[in-house]
Amino acid sequence: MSRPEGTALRPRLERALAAWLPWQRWFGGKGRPVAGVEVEQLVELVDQRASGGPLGLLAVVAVRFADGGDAERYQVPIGVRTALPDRLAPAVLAGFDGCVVYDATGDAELNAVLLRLIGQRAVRGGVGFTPEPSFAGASKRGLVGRPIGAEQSNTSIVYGDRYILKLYRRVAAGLNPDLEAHRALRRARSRHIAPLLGSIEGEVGGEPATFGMLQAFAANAAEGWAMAMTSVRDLFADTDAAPDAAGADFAAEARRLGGAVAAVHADLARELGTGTADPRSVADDMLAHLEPALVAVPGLAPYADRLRAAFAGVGALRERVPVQRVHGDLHLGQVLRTPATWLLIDFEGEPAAPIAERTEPRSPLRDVAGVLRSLDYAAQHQLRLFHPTPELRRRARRWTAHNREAFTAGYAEAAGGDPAGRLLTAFELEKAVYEAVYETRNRPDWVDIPLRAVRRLLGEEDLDDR
Ligand SMILES: Nc1ncnc2c1ncn2[C@@H]1O[C@H](COP(=O)(O)OP(=O)(O)O)[C@@H](O)[C@H]1O
Ligand SMILES: O=P(O)(O)O[C@H]1O[C@H](CO)[C@@H](O[C@H]2O[C@H](CO)[C@@H](O)[C@H](O)[C@H]2O)[C@H](O)[C@H]1O
Repeated sequence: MSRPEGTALRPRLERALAAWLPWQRWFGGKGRPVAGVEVEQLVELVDQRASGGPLGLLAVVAVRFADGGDAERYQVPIGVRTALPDRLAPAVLAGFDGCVVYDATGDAELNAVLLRLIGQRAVRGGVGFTPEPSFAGASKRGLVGRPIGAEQSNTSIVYGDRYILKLYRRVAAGLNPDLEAHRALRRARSRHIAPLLGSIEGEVGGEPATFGMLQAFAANAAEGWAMAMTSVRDLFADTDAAPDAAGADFAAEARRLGGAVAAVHADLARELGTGTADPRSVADDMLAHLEPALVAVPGLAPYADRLRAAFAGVGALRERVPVQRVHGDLHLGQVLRTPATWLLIDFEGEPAAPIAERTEPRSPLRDVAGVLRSLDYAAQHQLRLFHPTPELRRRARRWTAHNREAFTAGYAEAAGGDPAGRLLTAFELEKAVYEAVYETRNRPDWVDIPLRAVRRLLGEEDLDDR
């Protein structure tokens, strides 16, 4: 079999990637015309072709954009085979020289190699695979690695019901905030993260960078989003029930979740430090994010002046704002309820923000606002799935208020201070503006949910709610 790698592979791979990348869910440059793709690294991980298996490579590719803005780097595990099993057909990137080249994250054989390399503390072409002590001796025999969920910012591979390996798709110089936060929370012996078991680290642009993180898989866990959605659904279906009497009342869980978020904040503060920020700089930050959002989302235009005023109002607060490392993109899809406790996952921050910005100390109220927004999302999304009658709209509002109260009470109980007031409302507004941009780019038919929230948070009556 001929070798398609090296000088022959790169230009063809680059052309194929330029066409393929923009269609991937995790591609952050959506809407920006791609000017070119350069394969910066092509590391050989394994060559099993002698036994009829695949060649496994790890590519780091730089994407340049026609708008002249910053290039972005992505990680793409690559497989090369002479004959491709049918199940891998959707991952094909290119075919030449009698070989098929494909995105390897769906290839169980190559996924098994990644786990093995971590267990072996291997180094391949400058990429280091490092186990934590608790993983090094564990048996990995017979574990098949399958990617989960297409709708993610990265690609996570689950091995049996034991491990989950998250491959960061967008890679940048510096320690990934997710790995950094997990290391800090492990030092703090937090009960609210999945145990950290290993990492994959290399270099981009001559600086250290994180490619992957291995954790224990919480097999018997329910996602907060699914639990909340079920609770609202039950309340809508049982027209006689009050929010706390419906089949799946979520309030007790919302309260425990509040406690878990406060405990994680306390641990992050202890491990990574605290400070205070001038309220004017908090306001400037909100205003700086607002302007590009107004350009990206035409539906925000009617609220532009009131949003500017609400954010500027934060600058007038008398007290300095306590800041620390936070989760950064907390919502109900980022929390898992195990039989024992709530776990927080994905400390990477907002996928669209530059890495340096994501690790900046922020007010923990941003995370509180993230969960509050998510409670609203659960009720509003469930409304879209039912026929939204005035009665259901009333029920949606009651469900949200009831669970907001429970979550904030749980947070206050553990943190020793009630999260409320103008700053929290401003963070909710900031999050809703972020969501309006996110939905416009990724799920345009959802954009109404954050736009309605902006209206409500600005004190305007929702026309449908009368
Ligand atoms: N330790 C874990 N145990 C069980 N499921 C997990 C674990 N970590 C993540 N997941 C699942 O994988 C999904 C993707 O994880 P996440 O870290 O949010 O990745 P992404 O950055 O791609 O959004 C989550 O929505 C969750 O359902
Ligand atoms: O989980 P990610 O880090 O990829 O976060 C992004 O995608 C989320 C959607 O999957 C998005 O969350 C928004 O929708 C959720 C329901 O699907 C809702 O629970 C959240 O409150 C809402 O913000 C998130 O904003 C985005 O960064």
